[in-house]
Amino acid sequence: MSSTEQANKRVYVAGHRGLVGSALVRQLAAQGQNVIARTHAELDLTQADQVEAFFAKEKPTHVYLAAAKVGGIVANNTYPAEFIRDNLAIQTNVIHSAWRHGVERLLFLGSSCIYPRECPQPMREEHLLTGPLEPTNRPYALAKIAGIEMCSAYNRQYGTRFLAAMPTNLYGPGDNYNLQNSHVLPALIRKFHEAKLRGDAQVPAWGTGTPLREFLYSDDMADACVYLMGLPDDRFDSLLSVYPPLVNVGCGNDLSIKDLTQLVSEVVGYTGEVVWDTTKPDGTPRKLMDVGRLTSMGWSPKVDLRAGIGLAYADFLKRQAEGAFRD
Ligand SMILES: NC(=O)C1=CN([C@@H]2O[C@H](COP(=O)(O)OP(=O)(O)OC[C@H]3O[C@@H](n4cnc5c(N)ncnc54)[C@H](OP(=O)(O)O)[C@@H]3O)[C@@H](O)[C@H]2O)C=CC1
Ligand SMILES: C[C@H]1O[C@H](OP(=O)(O)OP(=O)(O)OC[C@H]2O[C@@H](n3cnc4c(=O)[nH]c(N)nc43)[C@H](O)[C@@H]2O)[C@@H](O)[C@@H](O)C1=O
Repeated sequence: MSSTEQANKRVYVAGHRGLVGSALVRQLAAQGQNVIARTHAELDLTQADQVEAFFAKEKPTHVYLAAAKVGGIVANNTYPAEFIRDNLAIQTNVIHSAWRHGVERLLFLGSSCIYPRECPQPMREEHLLTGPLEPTNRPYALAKIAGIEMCSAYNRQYGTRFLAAMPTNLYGPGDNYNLQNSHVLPALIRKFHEAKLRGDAQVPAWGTGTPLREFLYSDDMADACVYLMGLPDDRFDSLLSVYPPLVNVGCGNDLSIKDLTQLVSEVVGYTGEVVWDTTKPDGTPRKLMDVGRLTSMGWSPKVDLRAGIGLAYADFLKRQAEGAFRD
């Protein structure tokens, strides 16, 4: 891209302080790209009038929609109304204002939980809307499905270029380590670390440990997003020309939660036993993504799981030393 094209680009990262948003900012900054950003306190994306005023003022040309109400299995199951309400509102407001203000390209982030609970594995983009969803995160998943449909509908009616990317389970620097609301990987890092310090013989983990999950490091996720948004017009448009206009983003392999506990305990250096709290839900038995649509275009992840957990643990230790995680 020429320096003039780069200078004319006005890139808005919605959710820039989150796990993916912060990785996007790192990635875009490394490319010399200026990023437009607002904190949640400065701009509440559930409020249509605020979003409209922001787009009118800043006139972004490219939008990464990484703001959402996000949480692990128990958070999704405990606050289903918030998960559907906030996500529908955020994505509706941002997508609509992006169209009204002539945004050239938008990337909407969904989730692998959009696919049916009993989906054939690995899950392909075409499997969308082919069966019932997992109940623990159905409200969140339905909001995400509505977001994909909204991108598709605006593309068809208004000729916009709005693409959806479906991340697998993510982890990395800046993750949420709150034990009630977080996803499994940050929860295990914190649990094993604190158990090691206390000398606990046992650590509780949720469910049976049998579900399988696929994990991707947040910087790889950001890399894939920037790769997709930077595709030449013909290749970007070829992704929009099929229904659904979405791309799975993952690493292409998974492991059981039980094996994940083994891996995280090794990285953290905890040698005690894991006990399974089967009063907590297992969720989807398996959700491995078919990432062929993306990898066939030339993209692949760089950080393997053991190395990524090491990087995430180093970030956890740094943030803890700075006084985070007092909850
Ligand atoms: N983490 C994961 O494992 C996965 C994430 N995804 C998707 O990827 C995207 C990014 O997720 P992730 O980075 O993990 O999420 P985070 O929770 O880390 O970040 C979300 C960001 O959105 C902001 N936000 C939430 N509500 C509002 C609002 N009403 N107005 C303005 N900003 C708001 C948050 O700000 P604040 O904290 O101040 O509220 C936060 O900065 C989301 O769409 C998510 O659904 C998909 C699959 C897996
Ligand atoms: C990304 C995805 O994340 C959510 O789905 P999920 O993959 O089921 O989420 P999770 O990371 O919280 O759990 C994965 C597995 O791990 C087990 N598990 C063990 N011990 C802990 C534990 O200590 N904490 C958590 N959270 N889980 C644990 C847990 O019981 C489950 O079997 C969606 O709601 C939705 O938000 C979404 O899209």
